[in-house]
Amino acid sequence: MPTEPHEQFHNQNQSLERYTADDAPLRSATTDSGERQHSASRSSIKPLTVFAICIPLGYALKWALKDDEATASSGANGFVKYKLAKKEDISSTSSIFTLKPGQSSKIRTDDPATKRAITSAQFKQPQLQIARNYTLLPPIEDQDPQELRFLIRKERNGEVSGYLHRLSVGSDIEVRGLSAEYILPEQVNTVLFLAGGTGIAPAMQVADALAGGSHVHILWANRRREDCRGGASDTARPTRWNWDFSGWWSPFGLPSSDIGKKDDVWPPDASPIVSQLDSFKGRSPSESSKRHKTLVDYYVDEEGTLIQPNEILPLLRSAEKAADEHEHGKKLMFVSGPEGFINHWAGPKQWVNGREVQGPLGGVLSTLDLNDWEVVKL
Ligand SMILES: Cc1cc2nc3c(=O)[nH]c(=O)nc-3n(C[C@H](O)[C@H](O)[C@H](O)COP(=O)(O)OP(=O)(O)OC[C@H]3O[C@@H](n4cnc5c(N)ncnc54)[C@H](O)[C@@H]3O)c2cc1C
Repeated sequence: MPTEPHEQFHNQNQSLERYTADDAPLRSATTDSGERQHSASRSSIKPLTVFAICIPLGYALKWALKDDEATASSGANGFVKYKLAKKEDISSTSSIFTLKPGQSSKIRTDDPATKRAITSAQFKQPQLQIARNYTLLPPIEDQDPQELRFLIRKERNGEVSGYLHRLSVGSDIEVRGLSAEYILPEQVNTVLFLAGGTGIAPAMQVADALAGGSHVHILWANRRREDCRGGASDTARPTRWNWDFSGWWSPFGLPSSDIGKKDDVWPPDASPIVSQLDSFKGRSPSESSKRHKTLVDYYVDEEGTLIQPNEILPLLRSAEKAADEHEHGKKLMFVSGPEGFINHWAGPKQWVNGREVQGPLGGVLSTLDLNDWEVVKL
């Protein structure tokens, strides 16, 4: 359930945390009146108690505050018109939205500053004058470089996601950005990414930036198989709970009795998200980093498979081994997804002076011996 008031913003400097009572990403959005420059809700980040992440995040903040430069071609309030070119249903609740610029000004995706950044754009709901962030999906092969793609879940009674899902192909959409949520350090040794639901979008950006050059292991948890159809795990088979699952608390924030029904059906073909994840695995590692691999494991609530706390330490140790022992660089663990998911694994983010910050490391990860791994909540 939401911990912050749900309301639209009409005055400046008002940051809201939003969430859902549903199975959707409980992720925060910073919104404004449409006049104020964007303030990236996840760009002002203080060091975790245990793991300092000041430097890359300092860059992220600095970069985010240069919003004008990053969106040099945007309109006066930063929003520019795009057209909904394609809407591809991934599941009963999520779709990939493909946007094309509707006028000469457009969002820059070729800015060198975004090369190693996890980026999102803000979408405006024009009747209510509210906006929400959505994470850019990395480009697929043959994608028109002017196009933007997003994986957007339709929240139950969600104002902006509901509005977007009601739009027909060809409709105008006002978009602003891009904003950096996090900038990857120059040297990354290995990454473990815990993603819940649409939290897979930042994981895909990380994999796109690092695949072939660093070891990347993604654990992707979904409530329903339809959201990750065709996805087969690369490492150990996830543990299956074999007792009555109803009433079990799910890290998505709701009792699992509320999740998908067993009779849900999904086509056997792989979802485009799964296909794109597979494509990262095909990236040939460089000569100097032959052992780097991209691995993805799938966990599905309705199948009774959950990421287990006791899996994490062995995974960290095997990720450390898989990466080149002689190579320097950071060991990064990302946690991205619904609020309940982030809280469960890494503890809640916090609000300080109207900005969302990392907050101390809590949750399951705070009980583990993480050595020199840095934890980043997205
Ligand atoms: C940096 C960032 C990146 C993000 N990337 C993505 C992404 O790639 N894909 C994606 O799908 N989402 C993403 N999100 C989440 C997204 O920004 C929106 O928050 C999400 O779509 C919900 O917005 P909404 O306007 O549809 O829902 P809202 O209208 O904000 O409602 C959210 C939920 O709260 C419930 N609710 C509303 N009012 C109340 C109330 N008074 N009491 C109780 N419940 C209430 C609604 O029923 C709904 O389920 C991201 C968020 C951030 C911060």
